[in-house]
Amino acid sequence: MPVVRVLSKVAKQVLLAPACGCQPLAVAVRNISFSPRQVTSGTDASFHSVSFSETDHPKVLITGGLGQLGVGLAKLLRKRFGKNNVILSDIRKPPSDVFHSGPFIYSDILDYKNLREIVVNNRITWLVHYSALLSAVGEANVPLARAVNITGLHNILDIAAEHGLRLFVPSTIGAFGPTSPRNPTPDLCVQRPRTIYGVSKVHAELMGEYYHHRYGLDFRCLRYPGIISADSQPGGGTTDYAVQIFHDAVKSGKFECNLKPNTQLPMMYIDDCLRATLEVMEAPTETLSMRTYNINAMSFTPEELAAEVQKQLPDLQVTYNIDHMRQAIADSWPMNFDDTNARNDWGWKHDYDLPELVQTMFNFIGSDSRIAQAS
Ligand SMILES: NC(=O)c1ccc[n+]([C@@H]2O[C@H](COP(=O)([O-])OP(=O)(O)OC[C@H]3O[C@@H](n4cnc5c(N)ncnc54)[C@H](O)[C@@H]3O)[C@@H](O)[C@H]2O)c1
Ligand SMILES: C[C@@H](O)[C@H](N)C(=O)O
Repeated sequence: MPVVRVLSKVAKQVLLAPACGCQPLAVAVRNISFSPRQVTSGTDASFHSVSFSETDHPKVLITGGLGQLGVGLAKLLRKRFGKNNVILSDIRKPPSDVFHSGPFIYSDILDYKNLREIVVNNRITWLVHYSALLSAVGEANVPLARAVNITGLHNILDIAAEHGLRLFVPSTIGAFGPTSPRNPTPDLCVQRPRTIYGVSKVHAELMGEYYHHRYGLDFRCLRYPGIISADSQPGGGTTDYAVQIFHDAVKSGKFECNLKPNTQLPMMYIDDCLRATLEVMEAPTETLSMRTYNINAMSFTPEELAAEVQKQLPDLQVTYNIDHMRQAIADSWPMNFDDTNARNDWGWKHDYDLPELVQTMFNFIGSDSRIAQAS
């Protein structure tokens, strides 16, 4: 039978089959050995599925690893899987402590061949795709955000599918928009975001789920709230104020907030976020009734956060100087996140509410500033 007819027969079987029916396509097409980049219209790609023995001891690549979240995730995964089994990558030069703490490699996600070489040479089995331009910097440079967040994602999806990787791509509260229900926001509802960041993240969710159903890609996605961390800086988002307040409070006793005092957004301490990421990556496939989950911890407004911070630093002065672009974004995002499905399916549970978050941030930042003063 001619190759094209074999492929279209297999494609029909897959379209008619449920999600788990992707295996025949993977097996049939793998024998003809196409790669995703060789796909022409009317044909299909060669996608492998990951074997369980590989996922027992994953070899992990983290893209965009020098941002707010990547270094912390590498630390957590290295503790679990061994230092040399987790490779951090980015297009920026790593600080010396990061460079000396485990494998680091240059990788531009817009360079497909370079990505493929890294995956092949290092026998990567898990890919955590953190590279992105966040909401505020994305609006400031839409062409770059479109390239990194959409074209880059296409490279990642193809590499992951071609090499049978388990792929994690974070999404965000920013994947919702003004027409979504905001209080609370469920997993499945209208998603019409008004930022290039949000549009690119909805695209990532849909493409990942499509590759899962169509080709059997082991795609896993969590919609993170705004993440708060003490030892890494946010990369230009709408929720950045909730990190900055701690540093300014300790340094100067003054904080100028760029969102209105009553702007309520879902937030999470970084340790909860990174643990959730590891937990969903390790969750047995059969526990995942979906491939994209909301995860939640707390929701607060700037004035509620300021009041909690003032319990530790009563002299803190907070003023408001609204950034209208960020305010418009925040006003279109969820106020409360419904993460019932994550809790029911794979046992998600957050550890940090607002009081623990504030105490932990001060423990970190306080000890850092004491170290800085001593040296
Ligand atoms: N931090 C949050 O509050 C938050 C919330 C929701 C979702 N997320 C998602 O989590 C992921 C990580 O977030 P983050 O806060 O660490 O982001 P960040 O902005 O701090 O870091 C992103 C990294 O991507 C890198 N990058 C940019 N262009 C690249 C390219 N062409 N190739 C490779 N790397 C490139 C940057 O150098 C940077 O180090 C992102 O996908 C983000 O959308 C973050
Ligand atoms: C919420 C999240 O995606 C990011 N911190 C931003 O504000 O853009």
